[in-house]
Amino acid sequence: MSDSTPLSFTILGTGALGGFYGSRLLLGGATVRFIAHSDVDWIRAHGLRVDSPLGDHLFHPVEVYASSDLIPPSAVVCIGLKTTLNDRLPELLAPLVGAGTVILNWQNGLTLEEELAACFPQAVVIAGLCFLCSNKVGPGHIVHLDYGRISLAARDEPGLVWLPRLQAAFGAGGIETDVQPSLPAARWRKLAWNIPFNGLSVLLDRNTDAIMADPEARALAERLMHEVAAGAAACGVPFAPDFIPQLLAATERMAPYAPSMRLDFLAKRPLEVEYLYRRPLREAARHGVRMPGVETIAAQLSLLDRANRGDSASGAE
Ligand SMILES: NC(=O)C1=CN([C@@H]2O[C@H](COP(=O)(O)OP(=O)(O)OC[C@H]3O[C@@H](n4cnc5c(N)ncnc54)[C@H](OP(=O)(O)O)[C@@H]3O)[C@@H](O)[C@H]2O)C=CC1
Ligand SMILES: CC(C)(CO)C(=O)C(=O)O
Repeated sequence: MSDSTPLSFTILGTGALGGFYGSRLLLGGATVRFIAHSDVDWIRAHGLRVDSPLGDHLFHPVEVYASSDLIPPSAVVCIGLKTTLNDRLPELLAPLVGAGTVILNWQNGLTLEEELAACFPQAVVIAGLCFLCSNKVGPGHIVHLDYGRISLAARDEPGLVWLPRLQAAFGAGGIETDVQPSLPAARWRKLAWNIPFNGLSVLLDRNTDAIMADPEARALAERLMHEVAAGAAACGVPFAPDFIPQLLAATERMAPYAPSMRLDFLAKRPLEVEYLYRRPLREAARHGVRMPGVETIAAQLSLLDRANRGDSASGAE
């Protein structure tokens, strides 16, 4: 395939993130094949609706599938599933991934790309860290609220070669991208936001603006950020000295936002505790550093998650 041929994408998980970026890739002229779950028939019948400050669009018809089988091969397979489903990724991705297929992982968390590369050594695994505020509000209906930049980070040389083409495809759809030289550094920096704000939005039952407005809650978020900084430093990717003040200032400027973990909790869906908390805790511990506050909120989130989904062993009435 020549470098100027439009890329083809399969999007596994047509939710807040997958539906939004898929819609932008379509607008940019790429071929996009969506894999959806409970709303696959709805999307076939009524289309995919994406409301955004960039413009509201209804895509109908769209190429949408109920499973990974029988989909024509795409050059790039994007993962837009929650990490709570990652034990199913080997099975879900296997029909989509051949020699040289690019797997672009959009999920939040740590160790994702290493696990994908171990499972699919024939593929080119690239991280796409999404700075996005988007929600799925109903079947086939995505509401994009703010932001959207994707930070691309390759694991290896073959990944680096793909970055310009990915940047061109997203750029054609109006999505800003940048290239991060270190995948672990980029992942830890993103966690410095997700660990405090995803967890506290559930534990304190409030959105980001309300966390920032309360001095005690804000101080707690900042303390957690410093623990994440210690974890990152132990793993060999220290933050710049002004990173945490800048992150706090950016959060202050952000529109009021319910992080996806809060939406999952309110909808009684499983929480992404494993990849957002347990994997970073494990990686930091491997390098001799504990993050005690992060450990505590991870344990609280696990308990709340189990109780929320009706596990009687959690002790909740
Ligand atoms: N939303 C955001 O703004 C951001 C999200 N992220 C990260 O992106 C990832 C995805 O989050 P988000 O898009 O918010 O989550 P959503 O829950 O909105 O989307 C996940 C989608 O996957 C679908 N799905 C579930 N099971 C399957 C399956 N077996 N096959 C195909 N599709 C399936 C779900 O369908 P159904 O609803 O029918 O189950 C849903 O549409 C997470 O790791 C999150 O942390 C990162 C940055 C920003
Ligand atoms: C809210 C935001 C923009 C913070 O980085 C985000 O990307 C997320 O929810 O993961």
